[in-house]
Amino acid sequence: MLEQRIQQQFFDSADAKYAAAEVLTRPVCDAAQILLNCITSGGKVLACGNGGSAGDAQHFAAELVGRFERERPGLPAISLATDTSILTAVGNDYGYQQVFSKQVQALGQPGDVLLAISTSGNSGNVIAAIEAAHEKDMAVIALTGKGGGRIGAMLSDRDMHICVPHERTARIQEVHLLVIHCLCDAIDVSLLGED
Ligand SMILES: O=C(CO)[C@@H](O)[C@H](O)[C@H](O)[C@H](O)COP(=O)(O)O
Ligand SMILES: [Zn+2]
Repeated sequence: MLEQRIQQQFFDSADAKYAAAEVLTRPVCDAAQILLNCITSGGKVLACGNGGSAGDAQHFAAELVGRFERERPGLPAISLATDTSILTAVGNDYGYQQVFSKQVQALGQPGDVLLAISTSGNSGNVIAAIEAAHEKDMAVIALTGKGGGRIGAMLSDRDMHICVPHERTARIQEVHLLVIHCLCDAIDVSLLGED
């Protein structure tokens, strides 16, 4: 019984990825181009999200600063979900809503990119970070699901929306991680050539 349930989750995850491949290939390709333009022009990537998406933001920054699958110089990316002193100080003094936007205001420069990750598209602190990025003249790449929520409605023409066509947080997160790896691979292929 439990084995069957577990096997079904593997199948559901694979199905979610097949469905996403149908609609997300083009937006992921466009998002990779935004990241490349940013990095090759001297910009940096700021990444944020809550819970599992905080882990994704950190995971993405580690693959850019360290490496993905091939050797290359480190690339500039910062997870805004990682510094517990900043998160607790800003959360305590200003409110949880501002834990990411304060960092975007402090670190963001025109030409930088914000990678905003929210499975519901409705997390208030991610929304505030996007508003701060727009004020800084930064493009936004939003990874969402469940129709995109409020984030989907607030993106501008220069932003990129990668909305996983699924309603379940876990499945959306699994596709988000695949998207992050696709972005890392596209950056490496563009900078280093085919392997
Ligand atoms: O990882 C999970 C659930 O799989 C949770 O930690 C989840 O990320 C948290 O509930 C988040 O607060 C959800 O936020 P969001 O994806 O809706 O922006
Ligand atoms: Zn999770």
